Amino acid sequence: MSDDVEHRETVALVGAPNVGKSVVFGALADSYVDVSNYPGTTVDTTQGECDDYRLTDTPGAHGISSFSEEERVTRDIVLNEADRVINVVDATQLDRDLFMTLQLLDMGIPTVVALNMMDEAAADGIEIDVEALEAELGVPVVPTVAVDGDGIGELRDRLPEASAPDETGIERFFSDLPAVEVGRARKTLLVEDDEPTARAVADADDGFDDPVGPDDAAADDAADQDGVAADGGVFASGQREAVYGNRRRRVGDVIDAVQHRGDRGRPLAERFSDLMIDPLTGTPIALAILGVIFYLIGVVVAQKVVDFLEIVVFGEYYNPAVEGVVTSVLPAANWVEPIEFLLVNDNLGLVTVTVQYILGVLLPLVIAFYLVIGVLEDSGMLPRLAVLTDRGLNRVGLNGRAIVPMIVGVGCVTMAVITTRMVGSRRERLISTALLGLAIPCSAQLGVIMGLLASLGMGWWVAYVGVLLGVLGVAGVVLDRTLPGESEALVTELPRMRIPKPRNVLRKTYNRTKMFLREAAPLFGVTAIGVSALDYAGGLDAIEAGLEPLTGLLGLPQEFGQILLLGLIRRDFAAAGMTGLELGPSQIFVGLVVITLFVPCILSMVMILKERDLKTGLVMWVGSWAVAFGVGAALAMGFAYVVPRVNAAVGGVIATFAGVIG
Ligand SMILES: Nc1nc2c(ncn2[C@@H]2O[C@H](COP(=O)(O)OP(=O)(O)OP(=O)(O)O)[C@@H](O)[C@H]2O)c(=O)[nH]1
Ligand SMILES: [Mg+2]
Repeated sequence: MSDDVEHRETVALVGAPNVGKSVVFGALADSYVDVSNYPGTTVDTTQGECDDYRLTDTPGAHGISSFSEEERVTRDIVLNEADRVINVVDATQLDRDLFMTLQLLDMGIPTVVALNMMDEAAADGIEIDVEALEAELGVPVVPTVAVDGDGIGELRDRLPEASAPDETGIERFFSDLPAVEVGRARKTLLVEDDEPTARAVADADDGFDDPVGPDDAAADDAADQDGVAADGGVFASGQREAVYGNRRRRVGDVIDAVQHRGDRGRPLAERFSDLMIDPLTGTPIALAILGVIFYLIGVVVAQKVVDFLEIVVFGEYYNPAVEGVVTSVLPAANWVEPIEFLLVNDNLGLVTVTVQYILGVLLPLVIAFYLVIGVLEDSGMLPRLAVLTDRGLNRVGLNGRAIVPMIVGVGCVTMAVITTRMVGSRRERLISTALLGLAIPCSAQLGVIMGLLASLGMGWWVAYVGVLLGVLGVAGVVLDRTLPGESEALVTELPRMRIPKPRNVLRKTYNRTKMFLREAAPLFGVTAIGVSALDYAGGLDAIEAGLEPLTGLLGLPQEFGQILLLGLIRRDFAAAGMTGLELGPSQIFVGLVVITLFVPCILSMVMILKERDLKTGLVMWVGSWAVAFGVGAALAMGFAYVVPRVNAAVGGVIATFAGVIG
């Protein structure tokens, strides 16, 4: 890095959650970070470059005081890293957002205000006199519609003008402060009773380097960890309420001076939002949405698109062509044989079947999911689905946000494990991961399963869904009772309903798909090589024989061992394998339940290990063997002993009845 770059000033984007900071960041720095229509999309900082500045995107925060983890991150950046800030403000929420603006100005942080969402303000009938606002605040204010790029040029041009007024009225509170050598930023936080700042002041005998500098960060951190001041006396001004009250009044005054609200009535989107979170109307809407998703992903993509790719593109063209090339390029020698087997065997050849599974099966499903999820995220429907399902899921130890991984899981458990990131606490992530791994079939598998059960009759399908829901419920309750802690209530600010921007949805999908391929493809390749090697050495047959006792327990033939083996790799392989076996209806039923409850596929396992930890992964893996065979054996016994007796009894009753009336 050149000196030039080293000494660049840092500009931090700060503001409330979901106001468009990341969109502004993307427009200014010309690099993409995740943008979604719910608060808390950004959980970490991202750096970029804009002209001569280093730009930092931060998680949303309602202020600079350290009330939550996100606010702590933002506070540290504002205090220790940023030379100036762009304060992104939602023009429709001035009463909420200007509080932080005034706080920044009280702290003396050089600021430019980006007055974002001007389009929505206009739609709501809100008029803002931007010049008057600029005069009131004493810093540049730039109206923007970040998603359309409006105002971004001006924002960039006015960055050098970032400033803070010399006096804001906070100064009169400073007179009560003890004699400490700190800058205005920390003085402001001190009179607001910001604990980490107070502790750091108490800790630092010789006060602070002034103004704010990187050294202070270390001092702050040390203080944060200690939790107690070295000399025991932490400064408390007791003036927080006074300072906040004062600031709130000023927010009110500013708004009175600059904003005019026309009367527009309730917008359509808001009325729809009300319908969605009311259980009575929301449930059918949610079911309809889930139905559409299921149709799009389970039927259109999983069956039509994937079938076409597998049967035509790979079956007729790609695989034969590649096999031809490999066999003609490799010399005919003994030592070549295993290599050729690894590359092109029908089971999991590295350059044939493996490529087919990644590009022909997984890729289309993954893209379809990301598109659907992107639309759900950007429209604001996701958090509403969450609120709606909050109650039911609370009973199994999850909050409503867990619905998202569950929905995603019916498509692909591997993907869903990633989305558990949004499920709140560690405990909830653990439970939802466990339930996903245990009893949520993925759509590729579900397609095959539905086909098999459909040939047996509707009753079997209902029974299958019933068994899975039963297992989910029992497992959820057991996990909820045994894991320490309690589920958090769902606290989420409902974002506004918005029409998703196709560009953002596509961009997000593209980024996520790229990440998926980068992570999954190499793993799949390695797995394929391992399995093929085992196959070549004859290990597959031996394993099948070893599994005999288990398959017997289920009342299934020895060939089911091979299905289990396939299931270790991917559950849909197992489902497909079932179609090749000669089985009776109850055997098919038991087999399908077992492979659904069986261990998560290898990719899911890798993801679980990556997202959780080794212990969780092992417990889940071993646990699913137990649950799958426990439930399977119980069902098999039921079919062998209970069903015939019930049938006989019912038959007897009917015969008696017939005899009586006859
Ligand atoms: N109509 C409209 N929507 C916008 C505008 N700017 C951003 N959005 C939308 O607002 C939502 C939130 O944008 P983000 O950039 O993710 O917001 P953020 O401030 O980074 O949010 P967090 O990271 O959660 O704090 C997205 O759905 C954007 O498409 C705007 O000017 N007009
Ligand atoms: Mg963001």
